[in-house]
Amino acid sequence: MTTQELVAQIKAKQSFLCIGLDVDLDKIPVSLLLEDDPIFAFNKAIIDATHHLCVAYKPNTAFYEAYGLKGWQSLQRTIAYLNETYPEIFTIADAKRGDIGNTSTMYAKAFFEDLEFDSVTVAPYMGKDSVEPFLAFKDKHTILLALTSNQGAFDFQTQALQQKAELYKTVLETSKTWENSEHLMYVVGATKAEFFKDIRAIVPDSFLLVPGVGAQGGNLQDVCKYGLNSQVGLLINSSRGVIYASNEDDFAEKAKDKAEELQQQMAEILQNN
Ligand SMILES: O=c1ccn([C@@H]2O[C@H](COP(=O)(O)O)[C@@H](O)[C@H]2O)c(=O)[nH]1
Repeated sequence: MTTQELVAQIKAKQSFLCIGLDVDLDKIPVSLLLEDDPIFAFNKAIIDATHHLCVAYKPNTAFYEAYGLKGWQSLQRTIAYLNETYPEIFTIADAKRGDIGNTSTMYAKAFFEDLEFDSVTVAPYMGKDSVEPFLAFKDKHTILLALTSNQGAFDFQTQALQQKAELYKTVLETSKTWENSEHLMYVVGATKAEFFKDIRAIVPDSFLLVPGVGAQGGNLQDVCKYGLNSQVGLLINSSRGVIYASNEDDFAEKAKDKAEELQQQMAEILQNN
């Protein structure tokens, strides 16, 4: 999917909501555990109930890998269902990959060619040659971890490198010089709202994937204050806050209500900007 198509979808739906599909079998309704593939059954019900309110879905691969082969099959079925049924939706494999070049190429093939995700999250720690194999897929998007939402982000990411800029700023600046960098997006945590002004000064036009609203305490309005750009430029993710709104048989209906709440706040923000 092109960035223009993503922006068109955001404008049409008046939403920049991304719903995280982080399925934990201990948290889904017990009735679903009788299904052949409970993870897929859960995802399908959530997707069918919320697809008109969001523009992206983000399965975190850890929640599938934890269940071995069956979990990976559930991930395959989920992305295939999304691509077949709702091809307008932007898909993000939250896998946080990145390795030496030939290994990164294999990761890129796994998520872009085999699973056919639109994008994948990548850790920048191993540098340019670990990210470029993802960027070589020109019809896909690589979402670089810039400033993450967790407390540990302060251990390294906000530290200055040899008296220069903080590490996350160096990641942003340096990545802009890489070939095909127009296909880069960045992860910035909603819990780091006070950093958005500085981040937008470095990457004014890039899309930012923003996790941390809801369960982690990030605030939508605070993020939007400096995070929005002329193309909206934000994908706000909520996983637990939407998909576990209820653990009863009404889970999909309740997830829809939560997604609608967020979508309406986003529509209001877009109308006022
Ligand atoms: O900085 C980051 C990067 C990724 N994540 C992921 O996003 C979701 C957040 O889930 P919630 O339930 O809405 O808190 C999850 O998959 C994280 O691994 C992040 O939170 N922060």
